[in-house]
Amino acid sequence: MSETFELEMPEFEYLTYRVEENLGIVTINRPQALNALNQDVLIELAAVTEVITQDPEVKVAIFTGEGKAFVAGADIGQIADLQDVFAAREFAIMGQSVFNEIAALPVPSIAAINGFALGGGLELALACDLRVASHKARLGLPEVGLGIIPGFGGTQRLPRLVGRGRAFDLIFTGRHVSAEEALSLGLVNRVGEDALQTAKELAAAILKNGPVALALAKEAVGRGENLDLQEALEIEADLFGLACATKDMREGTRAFLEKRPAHFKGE
Ligand SMILES: C/C=C/C(=O)SCCNC(=O)CCNC(=O)[C@H](O)C(C)(C)COP(=O)(O)OP(=O)(O)OC[C@H]1O[C@@H](n2cnc3c(N)ncnc32)[C@H](O)[C@@H]1OP(=O)(O)O
Repeated sequence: MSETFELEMPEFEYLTYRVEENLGIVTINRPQALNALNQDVLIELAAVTEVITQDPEVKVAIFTGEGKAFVAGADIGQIADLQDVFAAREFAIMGQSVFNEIAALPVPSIAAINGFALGGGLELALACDLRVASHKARLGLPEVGLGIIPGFGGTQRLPRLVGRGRAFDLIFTGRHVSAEEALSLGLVNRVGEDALQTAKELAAAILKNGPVALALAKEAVGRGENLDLQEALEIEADLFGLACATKDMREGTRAFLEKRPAHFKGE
């Protein structure tokens, strides 16, 4: 018996969400505050991540921002109101857990950085698998200028992505880097005229491939990255075994041998 799961679409105040040709596109929409992440935006980001996770139509997730910013950071007004060490710690843990959910999406995710991606905004982009930027984008972790430190994963994900030295440069100076410098640092994967269009082009290249293979490749990278090499290789071998048990594998290999494009069904 086949079961259909229907997830009710939550009402969003600070996000728009649409599904377009297998892309789940989330636009953070609080432009009057440069899309700063207050608690409500974070709650909505967690909810939309759940919607994407449950929707089999969505094969790639894209996160972007409305107006001139991607996200200009956590809401500094809310940070200023944090009363004590425990409340501040809870605030960081909440942001971290939302971004962990984004990082754990079963489909590839792309941050389409259309403008400022600062502080929590860059940390959101770092939780995505891939980052593309428009020429107007400015990226940075300026928290030390506010007397705080990055608290939504930046001190951990940035050095893992670009290396310790480059991460310390950005974290200690708090400077904003251009899209072109971000590309040379390995902080973004591509730069284009329009961030969302560039993300869609990258997604199109991803969507040609087997969806189960994409999910397994993401799982292999994610589960292996904090293990020693041998343990990680064992995970890779197990997941390779699983990939070879799929109909997509039969189709992909047969299509190659028959010199035709593959038609993957995600099975
Ligand atoms: C754990 C995570 C921690 C963090 O993320 S801490 C925050 C890190 N981020 C930052 O420090 C960036 C703060 N923002 C800025 O430095 C500037 O903005 C920009 C350079 C990004 C842009 O400057 P400009 O073009 O002059 O715009 P504008 O007038 O400053 O901003 C427009 C409205 O947006 C509000 N805003 C901008 N960023 C935030 C934010 N992160 N939290 C709360 N509000 C923000 C402003 O205050 C203002 O509002 P109004 O029009 O009412 O004066």
